Amino acid sequence: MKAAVINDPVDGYVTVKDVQLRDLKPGEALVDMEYCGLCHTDLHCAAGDFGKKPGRIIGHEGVGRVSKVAPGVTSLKVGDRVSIAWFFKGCGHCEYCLTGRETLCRNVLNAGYTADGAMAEQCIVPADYAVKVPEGLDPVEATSLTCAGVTMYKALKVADIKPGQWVSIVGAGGLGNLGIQFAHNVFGAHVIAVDGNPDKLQAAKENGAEILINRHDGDVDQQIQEKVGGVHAAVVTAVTTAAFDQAVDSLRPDGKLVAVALPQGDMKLNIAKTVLDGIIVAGSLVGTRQDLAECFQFGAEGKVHPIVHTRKLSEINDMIQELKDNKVVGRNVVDFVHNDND
Ligand SMILES: NC(=O)c1ccc[n+]([C@@H]2O[C@H](COP(=O)([O-])OP(=O)(O)OC[C@H]3O[C@@H](n4cnc5c(N)ncnc54)[C@H](O)[C@@H]3O)[C@@H](O)[C@H]2O)c1
Ligand SMILES: [Zn+2]
Ligand SMILES: [Zn+2]
Repeated sequence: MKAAVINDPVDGYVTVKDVQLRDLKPGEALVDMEYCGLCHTDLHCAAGDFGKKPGRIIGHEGVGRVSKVAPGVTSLKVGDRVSIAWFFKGCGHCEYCLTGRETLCRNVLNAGYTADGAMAEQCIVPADYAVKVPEGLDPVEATSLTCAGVTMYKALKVADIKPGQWVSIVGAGGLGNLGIQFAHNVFGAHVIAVDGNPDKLQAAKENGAEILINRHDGDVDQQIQEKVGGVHAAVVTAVTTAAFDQAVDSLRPDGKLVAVALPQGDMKLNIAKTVLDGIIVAGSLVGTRQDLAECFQFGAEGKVHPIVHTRKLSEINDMIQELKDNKVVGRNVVDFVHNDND
């Protein structure tokens, strides 16, 4: 089968090559991929930002149908449509796995990083961890919900955002556009979108953002303080430390900063402001299987609609470059159904 594997030596890009799949082990299922989105985290993996993994198959926004299950598997059957997410497998018995925080498991496997991922014609998955995709949900849209969507849905839960409150979504890219939709359509919040690309801000407006701020037009935090008196929560998806520093200053007292993006480096945090204004800073990592199931349900109900563009596997390095250059409005998704992936 064809797969996109991280280059050796690691250089930020991938090679599409033939990969031989091993046999299924107990508890596993084989998925024939239909679609897989390219997330910015795949770029971090291909660049070795979290550790170098040459030869690893990237991809964790995969959707496909089960074509085979190992004997004894009861959670999936042949024909089921399932997702392959960043949270690929937990140990199932640690403190985090047992208390609804399974993405923090210390023995976690992550698709496209510590396990072979979904940017391939086929993928072997741990059956109990591959969340089913409802049949009423468009499979192309389901890819974006598998990482971008569930990550923002969970981040807004962590932000504890209430109806009528103001939330800023800093970075209106693949994650951001879905964050805006979830904040507005599901959480009932007022949304400020911050980005530097006018096309992304236009899409943010169509997705429900009431205030648009182009980061090139002056001081972002000052504008937010002037317009709404600071936000109740800022969810940062922009892959730059500067965006985090600004987001802290855009909060109102008792505001929360939810860190989602993974730029290399540190965030500036004024200790006196943090104390005097009761600021809360939290990191948020994708979502649990239950979060993803909830997220798919909102998609199936039409409450959120990812912006998706289908592409060929052979264009994967162009897709990486476009994402690096902040040119992608929404998500690029590889179509394994209709394209000849040579
Ligand atoms: N925490 C998690 O669970 C999780 C899950 C998925 C992705 N991520 C990370 O989130 C980040 C974003 O992923 P994505 O797929 O949405 O990427 P993306 O490239 O589609 O979106 C990032 C957006 O930020 C914008 N941007 C850049 N600099 C900015 C600035 N200073 N202020 C405002 N906007 C700015 C870009 O124009 C772009 O639209 C990546 O670091 C990715 O690895 C984290
Ligand atoms: Zn992702
Ligand atoms: Zn565990």
